[in-house]
Amino acid sequence: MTTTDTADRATAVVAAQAADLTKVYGRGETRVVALEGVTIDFHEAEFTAIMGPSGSGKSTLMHCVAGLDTFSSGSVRIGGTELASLKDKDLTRLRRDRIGFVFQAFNLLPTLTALENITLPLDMAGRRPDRGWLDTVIGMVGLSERLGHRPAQLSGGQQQRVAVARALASRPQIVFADEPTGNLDSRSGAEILGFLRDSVRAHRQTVVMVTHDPVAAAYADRVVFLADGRIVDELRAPSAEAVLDRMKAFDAKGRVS
Ligand SMILES: Nc1ncnc2c1ncn2[C@@H]1O[C@H](COP(=O)(O)OP(=O)(O)OP(=O)(O)O)[C@@H](O)[C@H]1O
Repeated sequence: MTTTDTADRATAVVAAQAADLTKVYGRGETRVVALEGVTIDFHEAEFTAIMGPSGSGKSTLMHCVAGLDTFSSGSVRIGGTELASLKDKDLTRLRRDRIGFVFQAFNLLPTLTALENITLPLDMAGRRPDRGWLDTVIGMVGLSERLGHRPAQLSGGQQQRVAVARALASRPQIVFADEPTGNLDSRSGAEILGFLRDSVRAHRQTVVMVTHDPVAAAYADRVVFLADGRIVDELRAPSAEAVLDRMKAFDAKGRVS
């Protein structure tokens, strides 16, 4: 890490943050501490991958920070807004207006065309799309020729491109991607990861992605590792090999303890 890196991060705008975040499911015998005192900043124009073994709390962290799930204690902010202080209606509005989502299963509406799917969140918000930005996003994901197609008429990779365009269309403060390449072949997956990275590099989008795949994680600017509900490590400018090595080291530790 260089001094410039450190200085850049010190002045970077925080798009979202969790502080001392704890999430407990159930009670008594079924009590599970899914997150235990997680503190993390997601800086503007940074691409973060979250990794960790199954059950380590990746989805829970993402869902809590994205306002999709409640948390037990601590705080979560999107920009300057503390999520715990919001009523349900305001939380729904914040998610719709300030957060973009990309899911493993695409989650497109089958009866709508690609273009209608892309603009749906804006339509629901009663916002008129910024035509120039919409064209930029559609061009970026290479969908110009497919805008009138319905999801069933598109390949998996093309459907996920629609989902990426939908997530970016409102220029959200932050995009959360949950295993976005999990249902794709490696070539389509690489394209989707490339689009997410381009949105960060060229358009200062903030992206947080949960993944099991070291190759996918290597597209990110940093990888955060979770184990048993805690952040245990972080890697900057990761290579797939370095991520894999780190994961192997955790596995080895897990077997010993
Ligand atoms: N709704 C729930 N009720 C009870 N326990 C839950 C619930 N959701 C998750 N958990 C538990 O919380 C812990 C963290 O789960 P989480 O899904 O966040 O892990 P993960 O790292 O995303 O796992 P995976 O990689 O398998 O998706 C696990 O022990 C899980 O069993």
